[in-house]
Amino acid sequence: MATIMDGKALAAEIDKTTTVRIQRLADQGIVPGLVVILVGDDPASKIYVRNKERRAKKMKINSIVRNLPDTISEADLIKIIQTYNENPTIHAILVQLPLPAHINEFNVTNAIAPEKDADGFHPTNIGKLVINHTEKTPIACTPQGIMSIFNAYHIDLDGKKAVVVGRSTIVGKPMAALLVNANATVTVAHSHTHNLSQLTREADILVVAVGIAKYIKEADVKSDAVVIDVGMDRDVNGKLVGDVDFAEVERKASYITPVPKGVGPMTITTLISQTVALAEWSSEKNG
Ligand SMILES: NC(=O)C1=CN([C@@H]2O[C@H](COP(=O)(O)OP(=O)(O)OC[C@H]3O[C@@H](n4cnc5c(N)ncnc54)[C@H](OP(=O)(O)O)[C@@H]3O)[C@@H](O)[C@H]2O)C=CC1
Ligand SMILES: Nc1nc(=O)c2c([nH]1)NC[C@@H]1CN(c3ccc(C(=O)N[C@@H](CCC(=O)O)C(=O)O)cc3)C=[N+]21
Repeated sequence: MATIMDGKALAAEIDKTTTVRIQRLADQGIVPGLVVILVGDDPASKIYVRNKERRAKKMKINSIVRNLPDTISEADLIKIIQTYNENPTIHAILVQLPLPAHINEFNVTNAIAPEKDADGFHPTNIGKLVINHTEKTPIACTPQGIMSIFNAYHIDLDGKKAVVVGRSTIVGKPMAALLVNANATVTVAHSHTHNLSQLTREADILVVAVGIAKYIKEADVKSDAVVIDVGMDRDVNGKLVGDVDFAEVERKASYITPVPKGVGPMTITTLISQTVALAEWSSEKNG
């Protein structure tokens, strides 16, 4: 049976360190400010917003949620982002994805000041990640949180075969870049991939972010693989489950993340620690 990697416990550990950093900023009169912009009502975004509000309050971050109707125009959304770019009490801006179809995601992420980019989705920050020049650079929170899981459980990535299923800007692509930077040999699969199962069965490290409940089965996984489940899906009974069939795959993997209490809490911890980092970098720059 696989070791279950406890994202919730690890998140609580990291939050302790972040709390010390928040106190240090408070001593200088700085409260890290995060604004979360939610357009419409995507269900996975709602879970995320609810949980991060709870954690931000507990950790004494100034967190603001801006709910906007899904009829808002791209130009108006960008104007709102610009007001936060100019607001010195806000250190981090996050626009929940996906956005309604009439709004172009690139134009929106491009409008966020790179030094206030909570998610690390601005093209400048993604470019730095790909170039592996990541000092003082925000990085996508979910993949970065997964790297913290690998680190905490001493998972060796060097020279390992990693397969990332999914190529989104928020998970798959930055995950692949981080794994390449960590010297893994990386394959990225998506909906056009042929013989997916054959590919995933070769993976020492398997990261799944497709958004289909229990999509990856025991037969799709190599014995003793390390399996990371990013999915936030609902099963037929409406229960929160991942993209991996946990009950099956747990029997074959060496390590596995559960859903809930795996990757999800680590995304939030990473967001909060990155918000604090953005506030720290800004205070260093402003002396
Ligand atoms: N735990 C957390 O912190 C987070 C969880 N999530 C969850 O993770 C999941 C994925 O999210 P996200 O990356 O945003 O999703 P997207 O819908 O943006 O991307 C899904 C990816 O999966 C690929 N895909 C779809 N069907 C298949 C298939 N049958 N075989 C292989 N690949 C397939 C798509 O391919 P193509 O590109 O060809 O369309 C796409 O690249 C969701 O459940 C989401 O809620 C997301 C972010 C954070
Ligand atoms: N710009 C942007 N950045 C994101 O990072 C982003 C996004 N948009 N849009 C939506 C997805 C989804 N996402 C989640 C993060 C944590 C949980 C989470 O806290 N999960 C708990 C759920 C616990 C529960 O409440 O049941 C867990 O897995 O234990 C869920 C979902 C981030 N996303």
